[in-house]
Amino acid sequence: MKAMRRAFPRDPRSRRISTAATGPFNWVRGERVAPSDGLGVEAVVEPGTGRVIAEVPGSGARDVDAAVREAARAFEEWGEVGPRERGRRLLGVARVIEENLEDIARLEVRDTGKPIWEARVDVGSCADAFRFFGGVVAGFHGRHVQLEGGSFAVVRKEPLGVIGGIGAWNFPMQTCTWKVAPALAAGNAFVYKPAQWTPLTAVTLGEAIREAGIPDGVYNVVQGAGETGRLLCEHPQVAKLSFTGSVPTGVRVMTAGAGRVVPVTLELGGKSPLVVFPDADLESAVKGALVGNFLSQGEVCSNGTRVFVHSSIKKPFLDMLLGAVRKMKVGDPFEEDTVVGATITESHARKVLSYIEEARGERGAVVHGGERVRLPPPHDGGWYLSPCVVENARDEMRCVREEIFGSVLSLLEFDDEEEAVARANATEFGLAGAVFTRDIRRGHRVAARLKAGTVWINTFNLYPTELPFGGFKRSGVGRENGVDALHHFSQTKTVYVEMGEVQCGPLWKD
Ligand SMILES: NC(=O)c1ccc[n+]([C@@H]2O[C@H](COP(=O)([O-])OP(=O)(O)OC[C@H]3O[C@@H](n4cnc5c(N)ncnc54)[C@H](O)[C@@H]3O)[C@@H](O)[C@H]2O)c1
Repeated sequence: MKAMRRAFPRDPRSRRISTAATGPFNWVRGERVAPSDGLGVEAVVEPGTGRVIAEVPGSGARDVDAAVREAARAFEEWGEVGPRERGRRLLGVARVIEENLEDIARLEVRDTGKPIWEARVDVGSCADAFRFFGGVVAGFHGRHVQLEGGSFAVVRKEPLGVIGGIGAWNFPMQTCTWKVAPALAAGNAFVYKPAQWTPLTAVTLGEAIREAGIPDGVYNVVQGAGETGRLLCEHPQVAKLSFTGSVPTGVRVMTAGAGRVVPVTLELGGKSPLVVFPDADLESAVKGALVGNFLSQGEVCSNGTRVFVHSSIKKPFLDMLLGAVRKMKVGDPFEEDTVVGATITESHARKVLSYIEEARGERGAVVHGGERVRLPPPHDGGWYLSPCVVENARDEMRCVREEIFGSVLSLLEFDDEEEAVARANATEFGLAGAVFTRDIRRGHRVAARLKAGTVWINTFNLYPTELPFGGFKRSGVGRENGVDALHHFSQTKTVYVEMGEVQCGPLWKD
């Protein structure tokens, strides 16, 4: 085995990493670098205040090429490290993240506007991902297959090479980690492009990866918007694309992958159903609806924004729901008792409000909340929206059909199970869903019939790293998390070992 460039751990006493919101913001060969042929500059606005906190130059063709080449070089070095040692270093990344959790969480709040308590959970889940994949990778094997006449085959799992990853802005570090941890565990190198609105924590992750003794160049970051993403997708040395974002962009990424015949994983949007039967524990169901709609200002792909409630329990359900929603504090994301933070940008807030305005105009749809909440300076430039409940929603309304990606819960009534399942499935999406019932048979029956990649029974929006996550239908292709993710970041090689004579029939005559 080649000598590693850095011993593990580098210095166990000092593992503080830089969480400054200062550039340079690209990360190549284990250090912060500025792009050389920039594609303009993205102003990064802190959602909580509306102020510009960083100016990040976009990466052009030369920068993307340099990062991919560096990853290709480091891939050879990383490939010399066995799975157990790779796992040990990933466990080191988990520890560095945990040692710096509060600082990273505060950086994530500045980038996203989400409340600090949620950011702590998100960053903790990043450590979980490195710990899970670091722990399981040594047990991730190919297989031996016995054949006729003593011959046999070895089915090997091999890394793909350089992975190109592209992320969304709602869970910036978690989205990055869910791709990078399994990819590195499986022996690949990585070039990641964060969303242009939330560039900060992907670079911080580079610091943690370096600190844990993973060779420089195995993980790289190029900043930029769509054009940088396109360049990464089309780079001839990128062996797989892993994308999180909207359906239209996912189609573009898949098209780029198809052009070069490379595998693609897509984590896309959703419009998930949450079905509450009359025998459900009412309080649990209401809590599920809160968790399934109002975390991260509603900017969550798997949210259960279509809440189907049996008509016999609609009134008590709605009363309890509104009681809880009215108590949710909209405020400074850094205050410990804030429940609802700032929407990511003004333009996104206006889009969310436009759906609510349209719902207000519809006959019978009574809307609670859904207004801009103005906070005093320095938060007066932030776009804070009160959580919204559309009470008498109908399936044909735009707020029920389309992904809003904001805190808008649509309440729909149903009368029987057959109807609920049919209406829950009447969507182009299939990311997630939930059923609330005390009847174990009904719970499993409905879970089996919902066309979605994840179905929760009596809970919502939980994603332990050990469980695969991803979508049916237009919500995506492939899976993140679980051992499944290691398969998606590996390719299979079959080695056939002949133990007898070569069988060639009439081709050979003695
Ligand atoms: N399924 C999941 O796990 C999951 C998680 C989070 C968000 N999402 C989805 O993401 C969407 C919101 O995120 P968004 O607004 O950032 O999505 P988006 O599609 O606008 O952007 C996503 C990323 O793609 C990049 N991009 C844009 N054009 C590109 C191109 N031509 N080639 C390559 N990359 C390109 C962007 O710069 C960004 O980094 C929602 O639909 C949400 O449901 C899904």
